[in-house]
Amino acid sequence: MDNTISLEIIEVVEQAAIASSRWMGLGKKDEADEAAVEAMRERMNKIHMRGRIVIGEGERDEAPMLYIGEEVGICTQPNAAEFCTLEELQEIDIAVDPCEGTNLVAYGQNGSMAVLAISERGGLFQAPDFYMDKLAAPPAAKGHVDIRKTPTENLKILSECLNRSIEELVVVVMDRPRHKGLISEIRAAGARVRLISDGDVSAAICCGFAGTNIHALMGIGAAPEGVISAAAMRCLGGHFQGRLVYDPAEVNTPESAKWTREGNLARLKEMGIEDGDKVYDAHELACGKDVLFAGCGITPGTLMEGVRFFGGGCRTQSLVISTQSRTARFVDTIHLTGESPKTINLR
Ligand SMILES: O=C(COP(=O)(O)O)[C@@H](O)[C@H](O)[C@H](O)[C@H](O)COP(=O)(O)O
Ligand SMILES: [Mn+2]
Ligand SMILES: [Mn+2]
Repeated sequence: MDNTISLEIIEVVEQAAIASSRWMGLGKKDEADEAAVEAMRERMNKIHMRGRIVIGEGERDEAPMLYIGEEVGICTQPNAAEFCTLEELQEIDIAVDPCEGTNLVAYGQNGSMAVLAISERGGLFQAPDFYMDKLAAPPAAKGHVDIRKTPTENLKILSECLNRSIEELVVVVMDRPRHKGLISEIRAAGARVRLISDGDVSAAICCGFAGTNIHALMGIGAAPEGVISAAAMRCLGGHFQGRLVYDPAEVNTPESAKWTREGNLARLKEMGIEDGDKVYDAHELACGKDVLFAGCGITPGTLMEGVRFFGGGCRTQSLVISTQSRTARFVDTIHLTGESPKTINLR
């Protein structure tokens, strides 16, 4: 995978974030999502690459979403060999969530981002549209905490690995009825809980950086977001584990009511997953030799600022992390969109 692609990929998430942020606070989540999707597609299709969406926003008939199997990039054209280099002709897999936290954007709340992960072909787990039980933790706890252990056990291990008391730990959990027991157990163990309404990708990645005051993510979110989080945590050397949730009773949401346990197990079998209880780590969910994660804040978050408009342009903050460059690069960009802005404010 060409290292220089990361520069263009930053623009992909920047454009998605800018487009989506225009809908910030307007109460229209579908519009916020669609704007991000269209901007992401448009910018990706200008890159000299041969990409294929492996985690997207749905199936082909659900246009205008970036659908699973959609080919993106200039080098997907039939005569690409005439104008693309051998390197650019290598197939790459792309997992996208153009608007991660659509509700957050619609209601003007913190923590939404435009995100994607890329790797060489086959380098990203093609997660089904399932729920996933997740455990993310800082690099110091990698391989010590384990999703198969109880939250209480993991908090003890975390406190030892991070050399702080359990009371000094903050665990992010999605605020959902399914997490009632989990939240009680974390609190009973002495740790503090930060409840979020949406956006568990951001919470997972925050565990990869000291100074965010987030020490673990626990609980059930969506599987596609799990793969994107795993890609980032693989690059950062943090801990990430995920287990697909096939039993609707575990989540008990209107969405899961459409499924049955047996039907889900059959779906997994069709995909070649025999063991529905398998625990995947970051290296399995993002197994490629080269893995890259990029995200751009739509609304302000712990890791990144949101999009800030000024007369004649806007300013974005992005994060790009890759196994190849061994960098976590925060990119601060001023986009000049108008004719001649009167002020370009650095503060
Ligand atoms: O909050 C989320 C929503 O993502 P999006 O639809 O792209 O705006 C994700 O971070 C969650 O991982 C996940 O999608 C969620 O937990 C599943 O939804 P729910 O049934 O409400 O928990
Ligand atoms: Mn999402
Ligand atoms: Mn989304």
